[in-house]
Amino acid sequence: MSDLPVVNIGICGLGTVGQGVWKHITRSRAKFESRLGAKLVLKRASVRNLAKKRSVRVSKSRMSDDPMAVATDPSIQIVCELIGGTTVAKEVTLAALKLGKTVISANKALVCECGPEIFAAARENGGHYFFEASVAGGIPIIKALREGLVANRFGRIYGILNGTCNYIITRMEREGLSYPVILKEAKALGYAEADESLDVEGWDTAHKASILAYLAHGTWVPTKSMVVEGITKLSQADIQFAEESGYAIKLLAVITRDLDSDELAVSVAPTLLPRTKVLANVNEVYNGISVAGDVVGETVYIGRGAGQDATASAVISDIVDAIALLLRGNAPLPEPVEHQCPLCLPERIEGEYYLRMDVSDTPGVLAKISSVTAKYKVSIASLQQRPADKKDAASLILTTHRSNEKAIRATVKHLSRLACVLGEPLLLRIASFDD
Ligand SMILES: NC(=O)C1=CN([C@@H]2O[C@H](COP(=O)(O)OP(=O)(O)OC[C@H]3O[C@@H](n4cnc5c(N)ncnc54)[C@H](OP(=O)(O)O)[C@@H]3O)[C@@H](O)[C@H]2O)C=CC1
Ligand SMILES: N[C@@H](CCO)C(=O)O
Repeated sequence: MSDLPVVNIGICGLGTVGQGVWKHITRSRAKFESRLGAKLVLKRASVRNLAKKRSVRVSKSRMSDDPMAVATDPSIQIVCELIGGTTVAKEVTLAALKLGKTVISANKALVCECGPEIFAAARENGGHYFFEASVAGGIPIIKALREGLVANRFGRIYGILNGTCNYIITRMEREGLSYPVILKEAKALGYAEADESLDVEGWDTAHKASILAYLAHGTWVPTKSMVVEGITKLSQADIQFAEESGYAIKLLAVITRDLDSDELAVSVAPTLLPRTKVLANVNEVYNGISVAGDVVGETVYIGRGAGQDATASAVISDIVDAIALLLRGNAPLPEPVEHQCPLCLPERIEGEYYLRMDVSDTPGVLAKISSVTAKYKVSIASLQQRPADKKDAASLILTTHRSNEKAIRATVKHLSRLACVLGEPLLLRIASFDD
């Protein structure tokens, strides 16, 4: 064994994910070494606070509070960027890539915002950039799109891509708790981002959707060209309606490409999904992705979307691929073919909608509301009135026939200005995915 080539790995960021990677490589080193024919050395790790207690044992001599020193250490061939964010993480990534190293990342915000620059730095300097853990935690969806499904064009990809939000919604459904209470737990379990608003406001899902859209279609879709909404306004009233009506509420990313016109649309929003769909039954921290290919048909992927071990599994799979490549001379890998699909403006995205609002419980209110929906040509499919928490008020739930974002947003804006509407109406999407 001592004659094996040595591959030195540096871990920048020894938090939730970094410690998972350290733990599992340490535990299963012999398996990886015999599979790869190389000796894996966890050479150095960096953190922000050297005094913080860690769940893995790392000797002092291997620890640093300078991620750049780890990333540029000449003895290290593979750098794992597990810091997060788009500042220090970007500097460290580019510095390592410019030295021809391979960088492995779980950082979806960075890939989404700086992907082209980072990929170019890898290409131009003979290294590689791997990011399997950046989308859907432990599910190997990037490999599936890049390799297993390469024969296909993708009309629709939709998925639950944020473990924190799915965990929160599931617990709201099962235990009737409110979202801030459950968010605390999700943080303690290591699911949430350092800035948790990225999770609950939908931005983390949008970053992941952008990466999937690029891998599937070769087009970078910036988050400003998407509809992005989070889960912070969901209440028990919405969950109850969904349950009674045969739906589950999921924060869904939907990536649609019209295979005739080529137009690409991406949205992220809490959505009523029929219980008959597999993804409606994907709960807790699990993620699920449905990929419809024109050759294969629909394929569905389910697995833990966040947390130390699931994410470490994806990072280690990249490390193993990177070592196998290194040992074979680090040849370049095929990249997605760049293709600029025209982007569908967010306001043109079509669908059916759910609107919930509290109104004063007085005569003529329904007429006022229906005059607004009529003005914007939004056709009501169903209407329910339920008791509201407030005195002399009722809670109205409307569902609509097919409309579009522009019309429904104008409707919501107008409704919220009516004196009889108490507070901002809540808007959800309704998906059938039967077409
Ligand atoms: N947690 C999860 O389930 C998943 C996370 N990811 C992604 O993985 C990455 C890491 O996430 P996670 O492990 O949860 O994050 P943590 O906050 O747990 O860990 C971040 C690590 O980076 C260090 N660090 C943070 N800022 C700096 C800085 N400015 N300079 C030097 N070191 C710094 C921290 O040091 P210290 O420990 O001293 O504070 C810590 O060791 C992120 O990109 C995240 O989006 C992806 C999939 C799942
Ligand atoms: N905060 C993210 C981590 C995994 O990317 C989530 O909850 O899905």
